Amino acid sequence: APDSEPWSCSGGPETWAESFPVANGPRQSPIDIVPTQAQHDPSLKHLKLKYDPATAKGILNNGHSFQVDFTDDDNSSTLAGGPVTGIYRLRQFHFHWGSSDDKGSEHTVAGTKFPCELHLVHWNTKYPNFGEAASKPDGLAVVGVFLKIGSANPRLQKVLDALDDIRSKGRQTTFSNFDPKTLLPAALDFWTYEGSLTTPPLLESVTWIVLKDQVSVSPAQMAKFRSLLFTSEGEAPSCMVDNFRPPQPLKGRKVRASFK
Ligand SMILES: CN(C)c1nnc([C@H](N)S(N)(=O)=O)s1
Ligand SMILES: [Zn+2]
Repeated sequence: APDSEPWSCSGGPETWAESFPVANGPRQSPIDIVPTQAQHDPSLKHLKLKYDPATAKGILNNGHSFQVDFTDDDNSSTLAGGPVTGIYRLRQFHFHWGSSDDKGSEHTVAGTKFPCELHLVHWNTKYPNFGEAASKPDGLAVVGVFLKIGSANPRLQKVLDALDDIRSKGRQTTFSNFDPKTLLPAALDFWTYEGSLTTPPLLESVTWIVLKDQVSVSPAQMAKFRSLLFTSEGEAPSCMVDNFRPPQPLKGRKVRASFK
């Protein structure tokens, strides 16, 4: 993304190291996933996702993406199994996308960029709350799903229809009775590695679980994502696009695959 992109007051990804030195740390995300270099790990368990639609709370334009927030005061919506130990609670999901269909995802697969990437953010219930968990090396688990251009995805429509009400930064509205499992592909095969948040504060507390299979999004649906604004009402409007961090150095990390 061009540095001029007003991702936030601190500018684009190239400027983040000034305020967040961890930007150059040993386990930064995203990364380029090279399938031929990922090691199949038969000890990896199946991903266990249990989401209660009643935990969906609201949808917010946070100025660098939009997020759907969930109530996380009990274990109604959780992730377990896969590469993690214990139970992680769903906190929110959000997306990253490009100004054109040839870019937008944060993770790439052997250099291939996808037009959009979904992130479902969970926190480890061995810690008292999200904020505490976010500062621990095993505190967070984020499931990443690639979207590829194809037929319109009906599962996305409820989310996209809500965007009209949150066009500008800071806008939010209620968003209830939604099961994020409907956004996932049929097969939950995944790659996993130890990484970080991809936006400041870039905390190195994320176990990444990136699904191999993609879900579809149509060009018209992508246009809906791109109709959001980085800017608040009353400011000169700037389209919310290219809100992805590029791949970061692997620095010796191993990427494991749950599948052969
Ligand atoms: C505080 N939370 C939930 C998050 N902070 N940064 C997030 C990034 N958008 S990502 N891509 O999930 O690391 S998510
Ligand atoms: Zn994200």
